[in-house]
Amino acid sequence: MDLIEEYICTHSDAEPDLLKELSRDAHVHLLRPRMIAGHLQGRLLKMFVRMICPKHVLEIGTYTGYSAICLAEGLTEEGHLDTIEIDDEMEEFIRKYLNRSSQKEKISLHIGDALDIIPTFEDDFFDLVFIDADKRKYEEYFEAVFPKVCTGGFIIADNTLWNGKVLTDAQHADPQTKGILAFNNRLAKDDRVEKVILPVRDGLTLIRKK
Ligand SMILES: C[S@@+](CC[C@H](N)C(=O)[O-])C[C@H]1O[C@@H](n2cnc3c(N)ncnc32)[C@H](O)[C@@H]1O
Repeated sequence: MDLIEEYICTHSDAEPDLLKELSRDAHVHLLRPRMIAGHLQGRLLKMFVRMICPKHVLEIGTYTGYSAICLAEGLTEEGHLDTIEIDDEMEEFIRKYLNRSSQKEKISLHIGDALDIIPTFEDDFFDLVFIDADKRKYEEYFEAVFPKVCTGGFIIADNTLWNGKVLTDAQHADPQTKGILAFNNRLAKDDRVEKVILPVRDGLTLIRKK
């Protein structure tokens, strides 16, 4: 962690103990623990939920459940989060922490491909969607989820600066960078939505459906 991030974290809400434990467990036992949202982004996701007051939130890409717990922390008693993870080998890890979380009643975990599961939700259902799955498929997730988001609802897309690789010439980019570039370029021209990229961590795009 660099010094400014350390300063931000020590002057923001603390990371809850369960999430610290989850993160340590992931760093010891999982292959890609860097995918976890972490302290700063986790607190930010909770704050976005507090600000938007959504009833129905969808997360695409659960991984360990870290960000799901953060999103659910911001919900009111009526609020609910559906989170989708394609990797069934993560289910045991996710449930271990969801079951210990005070948020567990507010979270439904779906194991499967988000592109199969999203069409099963009603149109105009979600007030907030967090996209954080396969970078090659961001355009597909966005188009699949768009009719499921109510007018005035929000979509937050993670990793949209992709470690600075968005500045790479598209011809020489790897498939994940190409996916992010295509998503960012398409979104920039999409007048169905308002959008702004925040340079937080790996880039977070905030999108509002007009
Ligand atoms: C970056 S991680 C998610 C991190 C998590 N949101 C957090 O911040 O703690 C991306 C996850 O998306 C999952 N994933 C990839 N493609 C998917 C798909 N089509 N549907 C659902 N999940 C998918 C991966 O298996 C991986 O666990």
